[in-house]
Amino acid sequence: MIEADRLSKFYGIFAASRDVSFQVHRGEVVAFLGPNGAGKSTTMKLLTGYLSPSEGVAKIAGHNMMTDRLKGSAMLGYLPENGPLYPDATPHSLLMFFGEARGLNPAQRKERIDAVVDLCNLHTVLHKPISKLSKGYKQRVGMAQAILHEPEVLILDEPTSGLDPNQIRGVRDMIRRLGESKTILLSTHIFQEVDALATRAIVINEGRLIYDGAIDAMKEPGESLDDAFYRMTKGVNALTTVNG
Ligand SMILES: Nc1ncnc2c1ncn2[C@@H]1O[C@H](COP(=O)(O)OP(=O)(O)OP(=O)(O)O)[C@@H](O)[C@H]1O
Repeated sequence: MIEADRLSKFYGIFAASRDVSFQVHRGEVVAFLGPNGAGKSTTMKLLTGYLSPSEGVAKIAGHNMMTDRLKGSAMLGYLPENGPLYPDATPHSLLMFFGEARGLNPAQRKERIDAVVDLCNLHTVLHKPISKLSKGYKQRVGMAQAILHEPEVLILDEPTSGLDPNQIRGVRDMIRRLGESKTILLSTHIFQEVDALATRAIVINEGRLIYDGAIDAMKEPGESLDDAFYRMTKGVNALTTVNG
């Protein structure tokens, strides 16, 4: 359902993503891991067609996201890294806009907006500008927009980043429920979440894919997921102490 085929994105001579290939099959929930700046968001944007690759092909449900983006997008919900992209809109106007853009008729639009407002608990903020909402509510609006058209495939870029513990629990429960019927690729830095939601991990480091497999198989005997990640990414971006 999600296919990265030798994807690369160059900014000048810098490669944010290099030769990344993987597939996520129907019904899988896969964690996308990597240190800050590893290329997770870039790869996700390439997969959604939001960025064009320098090399390679991204496909959603078999549709090339450069040449057949409309068909692929109809099957896809995307939560961008920093929540919804239209800060001046209200959640209600944003959902109306996306409902229309997704081709829902007025009756379907009302039914789906009511459903996602319930699911994401947006009743109290529906008519406030998104720019004025707390980070947690912004993320929930982003989730509502991503699932509005009941897509088969979800790409969620750090869906719980910046949320308080109760909000994290809420979003995690939502992802778990969605994962029962959808195909999901989600990036996160929270390992507890990886264990709770996914069975497979894809790890990227300095733009390159370095692991694709079962989460348990990442760990050597006696290692935690934390330890395994540190070993695999060589502690890239780890803070050094004053004494070295
Ligand atoms: N438009 C751009 N121009 C130049 N470099 C860019 C651009 N966008 C991203 N990069 C660089 O590409 C690299 C990968 O960035 P990306 O946002 O994909 O990382 P990430 O894995 O999502 O990081 P994080 O965990 O911090 O969100 C970074 O070094 C970033 O500075």
